[in-house]
Amino acid sequence: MTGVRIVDVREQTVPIEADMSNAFINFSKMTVSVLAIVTDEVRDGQPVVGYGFNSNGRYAQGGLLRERIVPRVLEAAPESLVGEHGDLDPELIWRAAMRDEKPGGHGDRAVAMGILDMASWDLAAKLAGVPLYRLLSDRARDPRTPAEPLERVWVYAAGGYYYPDRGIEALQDEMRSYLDLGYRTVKMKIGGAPLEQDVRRIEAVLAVLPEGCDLAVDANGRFSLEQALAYADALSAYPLRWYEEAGDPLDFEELRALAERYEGPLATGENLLSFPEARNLIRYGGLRADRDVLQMDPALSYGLTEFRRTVGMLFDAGWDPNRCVPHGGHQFNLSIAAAFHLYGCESYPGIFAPFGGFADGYPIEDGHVRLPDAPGIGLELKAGLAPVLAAVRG
Ligand SMILES: O=C([O-])CC(=O)C(=O)O
Ligand SMILES: [Mg+2]
Repeated sequence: MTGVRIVDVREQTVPIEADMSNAFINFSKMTVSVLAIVTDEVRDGQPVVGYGFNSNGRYAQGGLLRERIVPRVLEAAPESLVGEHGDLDPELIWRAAMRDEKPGGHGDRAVAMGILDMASWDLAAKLAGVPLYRLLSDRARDPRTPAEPLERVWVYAAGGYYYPDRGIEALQDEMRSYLDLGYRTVKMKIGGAPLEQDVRRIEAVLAVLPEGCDLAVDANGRFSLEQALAYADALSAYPLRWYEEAGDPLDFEELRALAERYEGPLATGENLLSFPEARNLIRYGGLRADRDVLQMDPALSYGLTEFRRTVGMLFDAGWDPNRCVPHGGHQFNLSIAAAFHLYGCESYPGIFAPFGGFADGYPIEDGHVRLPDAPGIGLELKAGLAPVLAAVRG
């Protein structure tokens, strides 16, 4: 049995603000929690540390982490966190952190747990000396998933936000810049402007996309059923990759009615923060296993430890996890996509820095990205992120 122990868990709130809006929120005051699990294991003269953070869109979770989640981990008997592989086990850390928490009421707690869980898996992979996608393939994969991780993962460029002083030409330039980076699918926001204006924005973007490239649109849960259907009718005229989050994320009746009317692919799930919510989506949302896209984001919804259960549920329900393209745009979800053979992973080129994006030196090629073979998630391979992590570690 290893003698590795957790000696400290530190966290900090870091801004990722930008004066841009989707149909629902403005990001001027957006924050992220960054967390470091520090161990007494020393390699190359440095303690082994696992890092985690939440995806954009939900705020930093310092209060929950400091008051409930981190103290439970630090109070747990060290041997109670050591699993069958003889190392600190993310599943056991997760259970210690969730002690005395009732079911339901997911919300921000799911985000706080996602942060801790990302750090636990980064740590576990570093202690095992392998990249996270390899550790997940070996230890966390559903038996129905192929044994070898994907060598490259499909990624798409999410942007097209509403900015105070940007018009349609700037939107076109933004989308062209994503194509220049190697992306083949781009995404833009809708629902923050009247329908006719959004239709003009969509047509402008389609006009700059060459053959073989496509466009998804995202309403961020803004629409009533009536609005969702009006957009559905207008969007049907275009060959869109998908129509995302038309209505409230938990309004499965609205989603079901939309799926009956709109034939193209629908996408949703980024604001489902737990396994039971994802299961309700599959049970009641009327989604179609042959075309719709599931975007549950492990980093916002109790981590990979919970997402594994969601993947098992999808298989049981007759869905292929290949329908999943997690929200979030970072290396944690990219590793999960590679190990679990998900269809792909979101990406936010140039925004939500330095958390968004993949390892430096791994360009997007024909809409796909390869993963580094450094131990852990590979977060230290981003020059912009490394100093932020070091500051949290102290
Ligand atoms: O604008 C946001 O909150 C992010 C989002 O919906 C996405 O990436 O799909
Ligand atoms: Mg979205």
